[in-house]
Amino acid sequence: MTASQPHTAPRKHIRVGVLALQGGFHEHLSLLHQAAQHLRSTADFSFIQVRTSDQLAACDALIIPGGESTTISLIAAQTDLLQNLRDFVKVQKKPTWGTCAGFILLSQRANATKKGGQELIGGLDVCVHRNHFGRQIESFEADLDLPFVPSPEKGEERRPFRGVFIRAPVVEEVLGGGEVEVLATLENRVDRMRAGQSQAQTRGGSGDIIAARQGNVLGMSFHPELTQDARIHQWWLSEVVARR
Ligand SMILES: NC(=O)CC[C@H](N)C(=O)O
Repeated sequence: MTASQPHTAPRKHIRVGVLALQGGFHEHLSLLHQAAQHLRSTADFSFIQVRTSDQLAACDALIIPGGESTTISLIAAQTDLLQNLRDFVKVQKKPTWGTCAGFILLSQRANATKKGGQELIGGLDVCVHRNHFGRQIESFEADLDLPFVPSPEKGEERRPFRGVFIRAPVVEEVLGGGEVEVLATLENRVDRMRAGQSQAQTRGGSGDIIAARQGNVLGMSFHPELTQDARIHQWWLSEVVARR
């Protein structure tokens, strides 16, 4: 290159996989496409469903959706996929985000598992309670004020994020040497904050950890994929771009 030629950094191509063994993978893919529209100036993205180790190996980052963590790990353990997922997260340290069941799978330990325990991927030094709020009937939605949701465009009001909690886990214990970053607790509930309600009146203790991160690994108790709101996907994708 001569001095007169302008130097432009090569454009980044980022392939993001969504683990598609069970659960809300279609919903995640649709929000990823929506989020990528806002990030067109930063990188080119492609999104794929991941069912095999070869597909996983082609990814720069991965989402593990909500669904049923026991089923997802049982299917992954039928092949070398489970081992390769552990390698992807903990050895290659590629960005991986788990929602609900995905959060459970990314935890180092889980309580209240089915009889005989359950295989996990790990990566987040936390112990989660698998069904903290109780059964399906005790599922709930709450408006959350999440610090990582991108700030609104100029002139727009900051909107809360609708948290959908379905048989949701929470972090019961943070393990290890302090590398886990707590990103949100139920303190971040807008309705409770507005109404000044006591814990007894709203579900869950306000200290319950519902979002945590450790380096490349991110977990959330609720389901952003079950909303039409792509703001968290947009934030996570921009973090993935920044890490490459
Ligand atoms: N909605 C969900 O992803 C529920 C997760 C469920 N508690 C499990 O163990 O997998």
